[in-house]
Amino acid sequence: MATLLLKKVWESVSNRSSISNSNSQRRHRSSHDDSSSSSFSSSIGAFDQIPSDILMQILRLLGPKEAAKMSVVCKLWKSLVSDDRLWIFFLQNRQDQHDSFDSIIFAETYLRSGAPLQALSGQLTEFSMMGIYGQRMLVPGSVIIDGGSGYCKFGWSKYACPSGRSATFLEFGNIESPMYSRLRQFFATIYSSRMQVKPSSQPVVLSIPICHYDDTEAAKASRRQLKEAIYTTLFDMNVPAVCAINQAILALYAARRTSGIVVNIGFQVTSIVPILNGKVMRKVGVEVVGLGALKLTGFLRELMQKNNLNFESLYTVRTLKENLCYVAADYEAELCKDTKASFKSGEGWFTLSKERFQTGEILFQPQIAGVRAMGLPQAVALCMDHCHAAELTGDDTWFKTIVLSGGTACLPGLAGRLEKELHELCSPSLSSGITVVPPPYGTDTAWFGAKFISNLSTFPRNWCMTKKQFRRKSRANLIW
Ligand SMILES: Nc1ncnc2c1ncn2[C@@H]1O[C@H](COP(=O)(O)OP(=O)(O)OP(=O)(O)O)[C@@H](O)[C@H]1O
Repeated sequence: MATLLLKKVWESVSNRSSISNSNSQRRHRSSHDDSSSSSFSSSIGAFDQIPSDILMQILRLLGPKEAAKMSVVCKLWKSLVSDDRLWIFFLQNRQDQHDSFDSIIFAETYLRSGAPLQALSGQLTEFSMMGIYGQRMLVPGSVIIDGGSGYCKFGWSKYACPSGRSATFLEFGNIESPMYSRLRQFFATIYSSRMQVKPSSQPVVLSIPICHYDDTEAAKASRRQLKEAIYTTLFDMNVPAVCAINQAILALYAARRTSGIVVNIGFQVTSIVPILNGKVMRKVGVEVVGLGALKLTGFLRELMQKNNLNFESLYTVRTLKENLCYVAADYEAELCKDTKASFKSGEGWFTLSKERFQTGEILFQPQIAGVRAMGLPQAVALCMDHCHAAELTGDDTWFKTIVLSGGTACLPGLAGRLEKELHELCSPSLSSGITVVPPPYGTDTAWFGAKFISNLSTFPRNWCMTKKQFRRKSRANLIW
């Protein structure tokens, strides 16, 4: 049936092409033919009888390449082909890109302009979906590297997920050597050993760590130095274009937001980062809690030793943490329940009970693990207070979405418990509308934020810096 329809369409197209050819020849011969030319362009011959939704279905079956060709046949086909719904369908069904339609629409609506994000219109209506589809097809593949302080995730922008992960310290080499040579070794290893690609072949999108938290001149200088070192290293390796963005901003984009508070539970510390329109609000203040993934693993190890659960490797403890641990909705109530569960690691079967939720509880009650630090809800509430006091916008909605990121944030129950405690802690005016979003792409959340950017129709133009631009740019522009 489909073949028959396509055959008919093709005949109609050939007919129309020859008619419009002879028509245009006639027009060349005589300039008095306007009426006949307009009647040709608004008719599609035998297909005039077919309802437009069926014609649209035919175009869907033809696929994007052939459908685009149809637009040159006549005005009617052109208007059918330029219908946004057709290209939304093609965008939704692109096999090679793996980006969800919602993420494509978010990115094309809010991130097209590049950083700094332009005042948000929130509208895509001024762009044609056909144009966006065409531009996205032309975007070159890029390498994405999220060099976390514990684990590095790397891969291709056109792939569904990172192609690999490795322990960052292994790639960096001697900690004593200068920053430039450590970065050089890091990138060289990722390019040549891990991904086996030439640095000069494609742009790179890089997540840069949330570090040097303050808004002081010294912190700004350190951030500038790090960013300069990253760009210098990559351009020395002949990478054609570089886009380096803060890890927390990327996590926020992955959650399809441009404003909010990102809570990144990192390898060693947890950072609470307020972001407005894609920019870290350092003036408002980044809160840092001295608790991270390492501490949780260490605490579970202590609990297991105390409870005579014998293991050989710390890797086993980490595996148990990732597979059995969770955050209790109500800690005291959980202590009274039977919470036994078992998991088979490389060393055999292990059964944990209270350890399962006591491990994650240290994020809420750090003193359990002997850590003198604020609990996570208190630190987030403090950040919200600072955002409120700063009066950066007419209302408080921009910081009421809290996006979790980092592997530890994948602990089941964490988002719900944090949201519950924030509602209890904040004043009624602040607490209404607070939403805590679990890491949208688990451990790889920042990597996916980078993927959204690298598949944008305006990439690399609006997001990357070339070597030439880097040389010309003043140092002040490198602060992020
Ligand atoms: N489902 C899970 N539950 C609990 N912990 C997890 C889970 N998945 C991963 N992790 C932990 O997350 C940690 C790694 O997190 P992540 O990859 O975010 O670190 P990172 O990016 O190196 O940190 P940083 O943000 O400091 O750069 C590991 O300790 C791992 O055990």
